[in-house]
Amino acid sequence: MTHKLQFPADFIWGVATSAYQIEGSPLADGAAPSNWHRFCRVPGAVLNGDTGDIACDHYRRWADDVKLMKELGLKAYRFSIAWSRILPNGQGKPNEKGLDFYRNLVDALVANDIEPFVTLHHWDLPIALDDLGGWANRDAAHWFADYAHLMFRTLEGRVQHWTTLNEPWVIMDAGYMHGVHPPGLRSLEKAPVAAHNLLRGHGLAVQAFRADGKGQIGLVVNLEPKYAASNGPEDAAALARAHAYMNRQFLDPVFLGAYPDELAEIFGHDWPRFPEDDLKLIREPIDFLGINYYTRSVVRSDPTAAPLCASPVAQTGAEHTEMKWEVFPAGLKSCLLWVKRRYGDIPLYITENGAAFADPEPKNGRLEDPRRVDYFRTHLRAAHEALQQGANLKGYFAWSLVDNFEWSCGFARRFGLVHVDYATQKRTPKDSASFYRQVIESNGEEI
Ligand SMILES: OC[C@@H]1[C@@H](O)[C@H](O)[C@@H](O)c2nc(CNc3ccccc3)cn21
Repeated sequence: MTHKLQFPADFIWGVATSAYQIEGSPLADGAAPSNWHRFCRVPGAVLNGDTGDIACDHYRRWADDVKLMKELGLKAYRFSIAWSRILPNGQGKPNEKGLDFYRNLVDALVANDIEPFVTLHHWDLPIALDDLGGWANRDAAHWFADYAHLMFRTLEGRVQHWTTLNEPWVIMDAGYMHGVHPPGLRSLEKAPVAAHNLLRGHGLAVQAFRADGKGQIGLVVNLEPKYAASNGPEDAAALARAHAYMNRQFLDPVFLGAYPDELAEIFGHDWPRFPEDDLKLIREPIDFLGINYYTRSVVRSDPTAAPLCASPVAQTGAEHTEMKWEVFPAGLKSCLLWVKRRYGDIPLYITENGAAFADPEPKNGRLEDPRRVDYFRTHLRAAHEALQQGANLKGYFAWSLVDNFEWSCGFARRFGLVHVDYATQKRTPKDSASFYRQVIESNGEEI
């Protein structure tokens, strides 16, 4: 049964991808290796030893992929720029062929009335910078701001929506706390320093944009609402720590100018003292916030799970995706309304929302993915409820345009609206792509 939902007339409907996950050709035309190019080659780092060497071959097939986006009726396309194509050494002399790739992509999008939403950094750091300590090096903030400034000038007037970082929490948690992303560290000392430098880089890039950019700039964070496993005080305290660590760690400094108190408790003597001027820089005002939402988590107190001392409680009776993430649309609505209550009426975009399911192979040019259709339907309804309750929601980007390289899961998890046969690179729109096209054509009425 469809509902007649009214979204704002200027609501932006798009899809999202990221450079390392779809482009392939990581060393083409003067590009240098990224941290992910190297990390994929660490035995055991990525399922089945998959790499982004080919991925969806988008670096070569970009024109056809823009045609595909047009056929899907997309109004916007969120993608990221591979820093190591632009500045092979991370800083210094730009690589003109790298710049040309993104100039051509953006021009094709604009020519097809598809609004480009550009993410400057979606985890793929040039290895030259990784070798200098990556985000744990205080200079990383300046390397990033210089790269951002170069992109603002290069794409000036063609791109109106920029975001600095994709999910700094994942860079910090996966790369510096748990070692499952590059640089593969497990360091209570370096993790908060990396997080802080990511935020400093964000702030410096926003300052550079204010001086020399046109359009709007924001930040993209992943939010995962936390629910206590019981009404007991220990689980309430665990919830507060988990919520502060994942959801407030980056938004509190950006919007409130201070880190959550819980972080000093979590990191203990490893929690650094940050210069006040840093917090002032981080608080440089932004024009919008991107929220990536996939699931929620239910947490309990767990003294054995240092330093957070909070552990997830499996929701065995609920539906889950192939990522083992609970399908929980109500969490999207609560995220949107929580941001408004805590941080004010900042314009919001859902910059990622989607699901990996065990899709069948395409048959006669079709691929039935009813669970993904239902995931989008229930989450779009939740987004609409948040709108009705006052969320300042401006747009929605489905993750993802195409099946792609799912980081440490390699190609074993498929999130695409469009199926990719990696042996032939044939693209096949799934039923969810047809569903989404109808959503866009009706501006949300057909959900
Ligand atoms: O996992 C699906 C996508 C991924 O392909 C995107 O590159 C990335 O932006 C992304 N972020 C999340 C949600 N955040 C997250 C939370 C815990 C671990 C890893 C990601 C999901 N996804």
